[in-house]
Amino acid sequence: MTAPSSALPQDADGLLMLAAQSMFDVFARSAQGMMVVDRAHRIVWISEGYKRFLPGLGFEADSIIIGRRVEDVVPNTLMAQVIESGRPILVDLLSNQAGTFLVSRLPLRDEAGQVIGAIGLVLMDHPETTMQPLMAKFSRLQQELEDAHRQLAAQRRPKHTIASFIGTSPAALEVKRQARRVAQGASTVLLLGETGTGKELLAHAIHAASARASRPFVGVNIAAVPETLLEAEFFGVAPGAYTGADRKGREGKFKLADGGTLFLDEIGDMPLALQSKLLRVLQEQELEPLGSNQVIRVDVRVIAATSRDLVAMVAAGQFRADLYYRLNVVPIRLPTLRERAGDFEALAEALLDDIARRSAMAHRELSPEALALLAAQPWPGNIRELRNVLEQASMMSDELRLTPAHFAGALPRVPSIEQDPTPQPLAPVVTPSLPEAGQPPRPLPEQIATLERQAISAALAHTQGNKLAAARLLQISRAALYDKLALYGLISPA
Ligand SMILES: Nc1ncnc2c1ncn2[C@@H]1O[C@H](COP(=O)(O)OP(=O)(O)OP(=O)(O)O)[C@@H](O)[C@H]1O
Repeated sequence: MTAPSSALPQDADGLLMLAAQSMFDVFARSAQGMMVVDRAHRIVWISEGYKRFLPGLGFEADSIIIGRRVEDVVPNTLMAQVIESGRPILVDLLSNQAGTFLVSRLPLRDEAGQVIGAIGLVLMDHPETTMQPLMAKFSRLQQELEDAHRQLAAQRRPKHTIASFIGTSPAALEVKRQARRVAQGASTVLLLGETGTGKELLAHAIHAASARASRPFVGVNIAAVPETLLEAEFFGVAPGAYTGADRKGREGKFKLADGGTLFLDEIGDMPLALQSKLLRVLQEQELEPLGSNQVIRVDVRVIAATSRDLVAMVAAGQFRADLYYRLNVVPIRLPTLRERAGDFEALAEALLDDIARRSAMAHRELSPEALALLAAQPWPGNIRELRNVLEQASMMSDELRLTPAHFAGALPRVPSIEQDPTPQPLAPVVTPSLPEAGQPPRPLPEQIATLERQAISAALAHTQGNKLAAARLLQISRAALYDKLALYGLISPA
């Protein structure tokens, strides 16, 4: 016999109310936990089952959480999002100090359809045991995401700050004062100085001290990029402009540095034709990628650097005067190592420290005689050359205290120190270092490399760091000179 129809509500609304009520009861009983929050995110009710999660959330099991905002009780909850958007989150994983839970969140609406709160359900606790494959994937992805965040943060962290520019000599202090001042502004900066004097380090430091520090720092060594590729390197290539590998198009360095700083190293080596295009970008902050007729706006601060005499180049018609004036808004001249005698010991100490840290070798120190010998060198390659010599000597010996003898192979020409303890200033003459009496000759490739390095140092000293002129003197191509400078650690690789 069927139940008398008068026992059931006749109207659909009543039926729905009953369905909602019984569903609520079913969920409240079968879910691991359940809570209801109001429009203002305040907890209105929790099920008996939910109470066992309270200790894990940092509350006594019987503490009063009713009336508190859900985000103050359940870290990482998305109930607020459900209330604000009115959209349910049917299945989600919630992780906090109490563990990981499979949860569901549904908005609650009044008769007019207005959101008046939300229901949160803990469908499953410890899903790591019951849903092992899915959870393993979830935690792997979470781990990968955290690693990617960490790597990105490390990449964005400035490589050098103004404090990493070692030196307290008046010349070094003046450089740091100027760098701090220009970091506050937005104007183009021109760093002038011989090779290896720290121009790139200072460019990084200015960027790190500027309001753009969290945005990219992009560097281009103009002299190291073949002339034919420079335009694409700077301005990028529109998709379809070329066939082959570049078919998809490529972003230029200006675009990559958008919002940040673009460091143009060796600006004196920029071909004249490209100089006018660069000037336009600097003036308009607009550019056109190769093969495109669309103008792209960029917001880039340019720091340019050169070891060449730009004024003389302007006079010789090799550098555009208008570009020179545009770049020369704030010039900073970096002193040579010879002009910073007072900083020599601190620099050598800092470089030995850095070498030990990077190579995981024990920290070396210099004997007073070795320090005196090194301080008397001409150092045409400046601090980079000093670093290179210290690195070579550290690698060639296990001793922790480096004496003049340890530098015999690394310096241009070291007289027999034992017989003549007063170190003499050494001219960068091109003389292969001969073996000491009774010693077997060093292998030929090693001797050739020493000779080549000395010849390049001497040519650079002769041309005051002008690499193009040095390449001409040595009768090798500019690219070959750059390869050798990188090989011998006289210049940082592009
Ligand atoms: N004041 C300094 N304190 C500590 N290290 C320095 C300093 N100046 C330069 N160095 C180090 O010397 C090396 C050469 O510096 P950097 O590359 O900045 O020189 P550069 O002037 O840009 O050279 P180039 O003109 O050849 O590109 C780097 O290893 C850098 O960290």
